[in-house]
Amino acid sequence: MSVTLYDVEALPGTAAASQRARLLVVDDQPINIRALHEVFSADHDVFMATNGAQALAFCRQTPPDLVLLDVVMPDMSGLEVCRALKADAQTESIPVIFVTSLDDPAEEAACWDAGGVDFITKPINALTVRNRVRAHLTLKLQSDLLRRMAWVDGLTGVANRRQFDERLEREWQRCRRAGQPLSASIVDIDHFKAYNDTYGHLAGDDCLRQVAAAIEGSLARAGDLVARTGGEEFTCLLPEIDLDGALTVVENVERAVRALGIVHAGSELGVVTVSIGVASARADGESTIAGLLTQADNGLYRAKRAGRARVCAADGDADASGA
Ligand SMILES: Nc1nc2c(ncn2[C@@H]2O[C@H](COP(=O)(O)OP(=O)(O)OP(=O)(O)O)[C@@H](O)[C@H]2O)c(=O)[nH]1
Repeated sequence: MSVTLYDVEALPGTAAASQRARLLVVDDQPINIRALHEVFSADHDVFMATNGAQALAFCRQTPPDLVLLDVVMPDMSGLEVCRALKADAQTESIPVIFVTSLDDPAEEAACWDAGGVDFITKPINALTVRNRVRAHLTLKLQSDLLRRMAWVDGLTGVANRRQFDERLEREWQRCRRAGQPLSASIVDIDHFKAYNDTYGHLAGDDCLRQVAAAIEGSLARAGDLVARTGGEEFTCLLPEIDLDGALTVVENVERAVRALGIVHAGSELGVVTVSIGVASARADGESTIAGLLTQADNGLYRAKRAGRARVCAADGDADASGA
């Protein structure tokens, strides 16, 4: 294999495969990149960067599973790159193994301090490097799995309440700083107890999965979030959108669920439907997160009282009937 390109890109012969890990090798010397590529290209997708700025841009855009990072580089040292990765929430969990030719205890200490998980000396020993990388990749994949289990609802695959609470707080602060509204809506499946009683719990679970996917598919913006916040209840976060905009979005959600056409003999329309409460607030000192959710809940209560399969805001002047 010959390495002729030294920008950030997949090296030849490293076709993507989901089981393969993505390794980023950062070194200003092509010969060192080539040596590591030869060790890993059979088992992993190897990407390369020849300076710190390239490496950071790559990690932010498409985070690799592990970074092999040269310590001494012109412009930005490996230590600076590692500190920048660890300071950014998007990239902090990417393990960094330092690769260096220096044999200096002070430098080794600096690598640990910067946040590296391991330290390899040049010239590299292929067996040692392969085994160290394998050990760190195993840990990384396990921690990814645990993180996913902690943040995602196991049944439907959408965000769980923990993720919702964390995002709500973050979006509330972000919208406050930007002087933008934050909208929330609570989506509740109608007569779901009757659905379970008639069709069984497994069918109920399948219905929940389909409804979750329909809600998710109706939210178009990157910052939107849907979370399963109760047994048959989902909450949507719609940042930087006012009540009118939020009503339009959740009316689409209501229609999308109805259009699934999941037969439900015990429902008014003969198919599974949802009732939705929606509210919007500005984090301007008077409003609170709890107040926003209470308003959305009041809207949901109104939608149920008004006959279900519809969207209601809390204040009563925005009521979009779907039935
Ligand atoms: N299959 C399944 N059912 C669930 C799950 N979580 C909650 N439920 C059921 O969801 C039902 C919710 O029923 P209720 O709160 O009485 O509400 P409802 O029957 O939907 O009535 P309305 O909301 O007034 O339209 C209960 O029967 C729960 O057992 C789940 O994970 N899977």
